[in-house]
Amino acid sequence: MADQEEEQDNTGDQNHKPQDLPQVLVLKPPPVLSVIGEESFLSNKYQFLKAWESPLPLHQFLTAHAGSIQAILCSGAAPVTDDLLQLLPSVRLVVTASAGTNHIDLEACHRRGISVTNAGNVFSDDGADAAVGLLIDVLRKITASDRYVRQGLWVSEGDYPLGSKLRGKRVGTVGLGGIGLEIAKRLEAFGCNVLYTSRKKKTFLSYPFYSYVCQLSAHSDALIICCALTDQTRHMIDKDVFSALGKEGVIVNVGRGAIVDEKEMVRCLVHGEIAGAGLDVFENEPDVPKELFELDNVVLSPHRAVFTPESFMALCELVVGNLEAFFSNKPLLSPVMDV
Ligand SMILES: O=CC(=O)O
Repeated sequence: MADQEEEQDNTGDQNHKPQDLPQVLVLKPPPVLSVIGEESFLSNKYQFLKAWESPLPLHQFLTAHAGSIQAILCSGAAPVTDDLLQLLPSVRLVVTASAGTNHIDLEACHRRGISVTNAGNVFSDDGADAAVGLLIDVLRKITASDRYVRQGLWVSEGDYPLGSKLRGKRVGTVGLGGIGLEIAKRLEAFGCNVLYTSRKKKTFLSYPFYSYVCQLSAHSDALIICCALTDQTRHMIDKDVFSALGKEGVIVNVGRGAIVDEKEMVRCLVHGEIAGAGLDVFENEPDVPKELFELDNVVLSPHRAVFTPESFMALCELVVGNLEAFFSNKPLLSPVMDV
């Protein structure tokens, strides 16, 4: 108990005793914390219980606060499982500081009457910029030719091989949510032909729609993965999709690593069965298949596509806005599930 008292003394504002404030569990610090800083991110209207700072083993920490935790603030760093929720019967809201929700057992939340919010559209611009940036980098060999110049090879080996033109490329987006729509806008401006697959055809859009990712792949010069990781999309980008994309095809992934059969992708890249890849996400982050390090037609980035100080500021406001809405019985700002 002494540990709990100490934690409570460090939180809350001057007007409320910390123990009177709604309790929000934070399992692990979300990436936004290291950029924005705890003081700005964690509003003093709530008592944030920072599990990682407690000397207690997690199970004991959760049991100690079981009856009072009403909301969980999480990110991909710590999964919200059915077992965890079982320990916390008062939880009615899970707020994730991420666009993806694959670390949350949504079915369990639904069954237990728990609402879920995510990053909504705050990451759409940056995610789209990064996706298009990766595509241009792979096609025009930007980072590969940067290495060439830095290593002095321009002098010793002569001119670097030419890249390929973006204008006129047929780019298939796998998913057309917030990030996908922004990618499509940017690609249109670059003179590309946008096509897509998603769970449903978007009747308000004129981009060609394909129900099956293999069909999309067969009609695309490049595929950009920007959908959610779910049981349906896990390893959806498989051998058949790569073979439909073909030797000249490029893949960009800003969604989740596990949407792609990574072993198969590496095999296709190593054997020249596809032309290149721009990858921000991997199946077992931060481990990246070593074979990719040797390939000049592959551009790697450490899961940073959607993160900028600006998107983190917007995220900060959204997280606090969702908590405020929830605790004052108003509609949630970015619901994934509102029960
Ligand atoms: O990958 C980042 C996110 O899901 O927010």
